[in-house]
Amino acid sequence: MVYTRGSSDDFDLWGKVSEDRSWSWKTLFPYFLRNEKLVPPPGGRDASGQYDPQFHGTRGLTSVSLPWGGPTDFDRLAIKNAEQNKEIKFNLDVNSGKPSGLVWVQSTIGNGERCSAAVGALGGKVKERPNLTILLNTQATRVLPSKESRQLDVRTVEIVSVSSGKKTTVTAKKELIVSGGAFGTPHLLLNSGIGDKKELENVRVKSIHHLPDVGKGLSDHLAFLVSWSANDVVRPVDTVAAFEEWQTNRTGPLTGIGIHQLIFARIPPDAPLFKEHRDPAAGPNSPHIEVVVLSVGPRILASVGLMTPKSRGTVKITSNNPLDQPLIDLGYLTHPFDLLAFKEGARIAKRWYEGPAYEGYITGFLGPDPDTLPENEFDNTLKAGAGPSWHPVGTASISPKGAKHGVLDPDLKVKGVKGLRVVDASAIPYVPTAHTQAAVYVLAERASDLIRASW
Ligand SMILES: Cc1cc2nc3c(=O)[nH]c(=O)nc-3n(C[C@H](O)[C@H](O)[C@H](O)COP(=O)(O)OP(=O)(O)OC[C@H]3O[C@@H](n4cnc5c(N)ncnc54)[C@H](O)[C@@H]3O)c2cc1C
Repeated sequence: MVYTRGSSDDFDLWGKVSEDRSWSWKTLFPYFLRNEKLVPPPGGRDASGQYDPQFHGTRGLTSVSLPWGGPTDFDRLAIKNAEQNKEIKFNLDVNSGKPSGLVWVQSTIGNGERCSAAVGALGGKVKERPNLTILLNTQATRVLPSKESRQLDVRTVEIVSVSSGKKTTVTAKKELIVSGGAFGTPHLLLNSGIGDKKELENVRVKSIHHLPDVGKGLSDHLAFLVSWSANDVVRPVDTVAAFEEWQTNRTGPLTGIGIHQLIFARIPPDAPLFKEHRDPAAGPNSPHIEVVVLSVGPRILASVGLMTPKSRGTVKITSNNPLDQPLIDLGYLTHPFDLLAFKEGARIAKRWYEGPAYEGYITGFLGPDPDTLPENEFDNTLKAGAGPSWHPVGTASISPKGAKHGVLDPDLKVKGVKGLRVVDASAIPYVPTAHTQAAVYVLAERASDLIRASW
């Protein structure tokens, strides 16, 4: 998966939102290094000039590498275009805290295979640890308060075997750490009676702790495609040969996601939308827009993603059966800023491909074009074609210690509850201007130190 951390401002914002400056790019940077294991691209090609080693760790759990192939002719065109471009320059490393520019893609791939958390953190001998039990096909249905304690103390989890339906409880000596993700964590808390009291009563769940923001503030990235016709041919991958190559050497086109370069860009400060709307970017280092740089033969496809959405969604429950699915409203495009920003994103992509390096290569813009289509038509095309980037965060957000809003104190403990902590994307208050796995890894790395210190 694409490995991008986001901007230094994104992480400084966590500190501002939680009034705890120990959440900052400066404090978190060593944790990025601690988590990362930068490895050569599959096949071992020399990737120097495509990243900056000073921003990378080499001994962590998560393997990160540059693409197997490249630079291709198309990659070189982009580099040349950036040399002549005033708006978008070549940026040696997307993960320096200043991601804007044309960058080489880094991915969580090691030895030609995906390095997920299941591989990096739980692979090898970790699973053999005597103090680790992994229950498969098991759903945590509720967290339960202790009957003895006068203060709300939650250290017991109720779990159900998905196959047999057998229910049991497990009680932690120190604390429960919930990591169900931006959908699973609020789902579990709400099923347990931790959420908005009235909303819980409406679905006949007994409230044990009124915490109105559980499941609120969902923030995700959305993207849509713009395309160009190009003076090029399709170069189909021989998938049989590619599979054989991967099986034999763990190299070849199947080792990657097929994208070599990305653009991260800011909407110009004089764009008309900023007359109506406050700039949501966390600071000058945070790009508003991501553009995927991809040629598929006679077409150039640019997935244009809005990195700084203002729209918010929710995660709710509709019954008191914890095995029912949560009701997720992603809230996409509900804030008028987002549609306007997407138009600016399409314009950024248009300006990029109007650059001199693409002369003779690009033969036409296929749209959708915000400058020629009637406004409604552009909006409708975008709404029909846009898709999620799968980066949800914010449904159990951190906030200042003792604040009535938010769900977690800055130490990731559930507000007003003893024994219960959340470590996952739901804690992140605003979606970073990046793909989100690195932000989740860095949150988890720091959380491990917070937990160790408090135990
Ligand atoms: C299709 C897809 C593609 C993505 N691509 C990228 C990418 O290229 N780069 C990138 O940076 N990010 C990518 N992301 C985003 C990234 O995967 C997430 O940001 C990250 O995994 C979030 O981590 P998390 O720990 O918060 O949640 P998750 O990784 O979702 O982990 C939560 C886990 O808890 C389990 N769970 C939830 N509720 C319960 C329960 N009640 N009982 C038991 N288990 C439960 C879930 O099954 C899940 O395994 C992608 C996401 C998706 C879905």
